[in-house]
Amino acid sequence: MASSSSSSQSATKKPSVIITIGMAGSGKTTFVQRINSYLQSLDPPKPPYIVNLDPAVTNTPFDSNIDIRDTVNYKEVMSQYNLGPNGGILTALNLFTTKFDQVLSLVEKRAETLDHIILDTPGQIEIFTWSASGAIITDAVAASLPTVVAYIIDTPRTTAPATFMSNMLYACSILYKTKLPFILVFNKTDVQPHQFALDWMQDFEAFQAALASHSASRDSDGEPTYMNSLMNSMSLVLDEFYQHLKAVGVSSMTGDGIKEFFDAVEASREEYEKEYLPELKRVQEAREKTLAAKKEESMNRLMKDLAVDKKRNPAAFTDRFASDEEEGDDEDGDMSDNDIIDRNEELGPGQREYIDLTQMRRDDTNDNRRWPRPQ
Ligand SMILES: Nc1nc2c(ncn2[C@@H]2O[C@H](COP(=O)(O)OP(=O)(O)OP(=O)(O)O)[C@@H](O)[C@H]2O)c(=O)[nH]1
Repeated sequence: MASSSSSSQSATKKPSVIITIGMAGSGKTTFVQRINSYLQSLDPPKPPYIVNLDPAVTNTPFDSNIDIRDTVNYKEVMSQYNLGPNGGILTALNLFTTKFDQVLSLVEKRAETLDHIILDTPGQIEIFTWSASGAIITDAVAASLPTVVAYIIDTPRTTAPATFMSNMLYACSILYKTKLPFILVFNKTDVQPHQFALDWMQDFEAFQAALASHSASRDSDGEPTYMNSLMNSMSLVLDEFYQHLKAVGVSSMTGDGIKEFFDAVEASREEYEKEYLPELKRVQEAREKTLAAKKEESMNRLMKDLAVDKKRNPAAFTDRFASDEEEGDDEDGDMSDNDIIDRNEELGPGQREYIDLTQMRRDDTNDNRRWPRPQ
């Protein structure tokens, strides 16, 4: 009992990471600003650490601690790589991801003084959710800190059953991709209360009734349309998915529901520790075992090849070892420990290229960075 409470105490020291994801215009940026001001207004204030991952955003109503725009200029990427806006944003995110270890170490340095870290993702949702860099960033933060996905939904634009279903299917795909605790955030409740969505999620018959009352639900013969039947079946499938979700209604405009959102974050943190972390450890251990087995297999194959080589051409083989010994290598012919170097360790901490905005403001004139060009 005592050990479990002490372990949960040490776990609570770690800040929670909130990854905000949502369709363009759903209100992600306004939501981040709202949760930021809520945390700042607490007594004592608990300012979050904000990481902006949207290279194309022009203005953010909050000060980010780390901003992708300080590291990479997506317009420059567009012209250098001859890309359109979406390609430019995606490539900018890919380039930034190559330095994400530095972001993590900056975050980890501050971790003990923080309660929340917020990641604001690009406006085009698929750039984050369906890219390798989005997965790398998500996995990297989730491996070291309790992480939750906040999926922002534009409630007034989700009142039609078909739109609601599409949005839920998208949320479902992200949940199964990230496997992280997931909060559905029904935003803009000042315009449209989210009760209808909760009703549909709790009772699929209510959703099917809404679907049936929708004008385009029957064809000219009075039969349910193909889409209607499909959505009816999907609502049964999604019923299982809803069990794994928390849903809150908020208004990023008025601040309504923000406290409930943080209650859901707290509950998700427990879920992360109980369910996600053990699974993550299991996957990591399995991966390490596979790697070790592969390494051993390669080593065995190499030793076999060497043995065959020695048999075929003993003179060359002996000479090679003899000259190695003359040069003073290990008696058994092993490579010296210093043959392979870790370049990162060669860099002193002060030589790191990354700029932490908490210590330094953005400098637009700094264009010394050189990104690799395609061949
Ligand atoms: N009424 C109301 N409007 C909101 C709310 N949240 C956001 N908005 C408005 O919705 C619009 C889009 O908000 P943003 O925060 O820019 O949305 P976003 O998802 O970051 O947009 P992208 O950067 O394009 O992805 C803006 O006009 C906001 O003022 C809300 O809770 N209530």
